Amino acid sequence: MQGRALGGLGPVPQALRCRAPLSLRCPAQRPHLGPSARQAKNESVKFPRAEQATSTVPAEQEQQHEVQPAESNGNAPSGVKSTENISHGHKSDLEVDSVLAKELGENGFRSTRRTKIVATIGPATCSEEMLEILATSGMNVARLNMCHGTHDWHTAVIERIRKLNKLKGFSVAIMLDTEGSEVHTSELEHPLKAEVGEEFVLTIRDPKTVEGSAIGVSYDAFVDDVQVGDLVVVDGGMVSLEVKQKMGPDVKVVVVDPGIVLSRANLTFRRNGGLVRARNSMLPVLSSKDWLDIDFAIRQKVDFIAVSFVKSADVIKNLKSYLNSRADKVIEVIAKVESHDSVPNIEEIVEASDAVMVARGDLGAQIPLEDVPSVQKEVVVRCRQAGKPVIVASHLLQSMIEYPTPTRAEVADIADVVRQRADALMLSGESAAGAYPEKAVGVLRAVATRIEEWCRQEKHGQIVLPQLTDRLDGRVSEELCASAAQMANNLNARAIFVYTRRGYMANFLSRCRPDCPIFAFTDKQDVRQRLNLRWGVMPFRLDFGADPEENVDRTFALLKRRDLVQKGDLVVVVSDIRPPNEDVVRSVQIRHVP
Ligand SMILES: Nc1ncnc2c1ncn2[C@@H]1O[C@H](COP(=O)(O)OP(=O)(O)OP(=O)(O)O)[C@@H](O)[C@H]1O
Ligand SMILES: CC(=O)C(=O)O
Ligand SMILES: [K+]
Ligand SMILES: [Mg+2]
Repeated sequence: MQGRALGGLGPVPQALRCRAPLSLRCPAQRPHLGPSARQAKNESVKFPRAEQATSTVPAEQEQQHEVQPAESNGNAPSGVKSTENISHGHKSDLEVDSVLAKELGENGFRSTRRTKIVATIGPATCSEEMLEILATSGMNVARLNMCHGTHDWHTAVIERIRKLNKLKGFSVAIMLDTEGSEVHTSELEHPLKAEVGEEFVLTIRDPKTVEGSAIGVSYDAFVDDVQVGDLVVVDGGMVSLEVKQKMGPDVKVVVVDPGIVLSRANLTFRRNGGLVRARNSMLPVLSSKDWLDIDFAIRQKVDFIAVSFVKSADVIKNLKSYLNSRADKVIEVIAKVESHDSVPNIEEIVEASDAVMVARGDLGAQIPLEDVPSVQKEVVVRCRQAGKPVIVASHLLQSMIEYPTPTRAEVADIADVVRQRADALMLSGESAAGAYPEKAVGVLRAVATRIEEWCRQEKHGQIVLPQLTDRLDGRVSEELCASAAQMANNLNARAIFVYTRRGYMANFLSRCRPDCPIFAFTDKQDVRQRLNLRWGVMPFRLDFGADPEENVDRTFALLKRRDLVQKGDLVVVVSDIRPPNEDVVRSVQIRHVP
């Protein structure tokens, strides 16, 4: 790299991606973002005795509906023991996330946060200490971006998260995000300051062998794709360069919008105001490097793989069938909507995926910025209708990469996502490389909790949920969950309890976005981690006994001992656990905690 290095910024001056006019910031007033001290009112309705609606479905149907071949092979650890939970002296079979237990204790049931938090782990947060701080602040899912770091680096982070889960009682899930075949700059030793009028050479050769200020480009055909007069847009607009001259493997450019070029910065090409979609748009969604990373994800038994730059459903189907044949546990596939080509195919992408992420960073570089909010809204609504978790990502708290307090516009943006009732909010640079990762998670938590409360009061964010399937067993589950959620709302229940082995019923309940939290009891730690991405679901691990009634009574006793429920609390109980050698019995009951 022969470009002019920026002095004094250190190797990862991520903060410089933020283009907020630094001198205009007013750091003085911080909005009230502390946890709501308000305790939820215990307004449980008196309901004389357990009333029960049951439905019996033959076991084969149940299997057909919920079968997940990959899961049956194991990696269903009996669950890691959380010292927090067994330290009460009763080495119990119930495991509660210690963060959730704390949030429940502080805020009460009703005011517990429903919107989940995904945090990208990077240099600022990869230590054991910082990971614990993030988990304690409310991180539900840790994201590892394969654009950066080696497999050894990611392995070390995964081990630290597993250790935390095991020793401290968290259930932080792990998401691996593929690099994708994006065009990006080479690794730079130092960030480059690009001033207006300055000339650089973009090259597909080793930049060290090129005279002048040269930056490597990852994609060989880029020299064919661009024409003189095109704009090369760095990281969605952090810097813009105009193509002056093509010289074999090199392209001479001049800076038209100044800024900082970071290592492995994303590049897009524009001509006459539009995106250049030449050979670069033919790049495969999953490169050979991505497949190696996917094999790594399988070995590491991560919970989610997020696929970057998805264009259509094909790549998702292909990856899912690969995972089904290779992985010995369920790994859910998250489609990232960030490519120009994904926009017309959103319906089929949602249908094929287990979950979706609106990756606004790259999306905003590929489609006009003013179109991003409507695409976000469309993806969120479609996912909610389809019962698939949806994550809204990027720039939620971009200014907090540098500053300890968010802009008011950022708070309004988070509020908008929460009002749309997306499942999760995601931090990127703010947690990976920012100066205030813990504070950023705290802002997400505080804004989400407050806006959710407002949504419940004002009945915001309600949408019509279409029928998901024509199959009887699926319909039964859907109807049961919809009725349970409705009953819980009408009766002002304190919580919905759901007993679920594979998480399907918890997912159906989450889709209904009920007013009260959904306590999901599952006997598998990996199901518990996957449920941690779902809106409103508080996942617990519980060893199931043969008798469903006994399971409920035991849960009440165990939760009462932890002060998580109180005598008299009204709870709607949903169950679809199949006793050994019997048909599955699905039921909804209205219960008072004895
Ligand atoms: N593992 C890591 N090692 C070093 N830096 C990292 C790592 N992960 C993230 N970062 C830093 O955080 C910044 C922003 O985070 P992130 O990786 O989420 O980028 P992004 O552009 O939002 O994602 P994507 O590359 O998927 O579009 C990166 O540009 C990088 O500087
Ligand atoms: C998260 C991500 O990939 C993006 O916003 O581009
Ligand atoms: K990525
Ligand atoms: Mg991206």
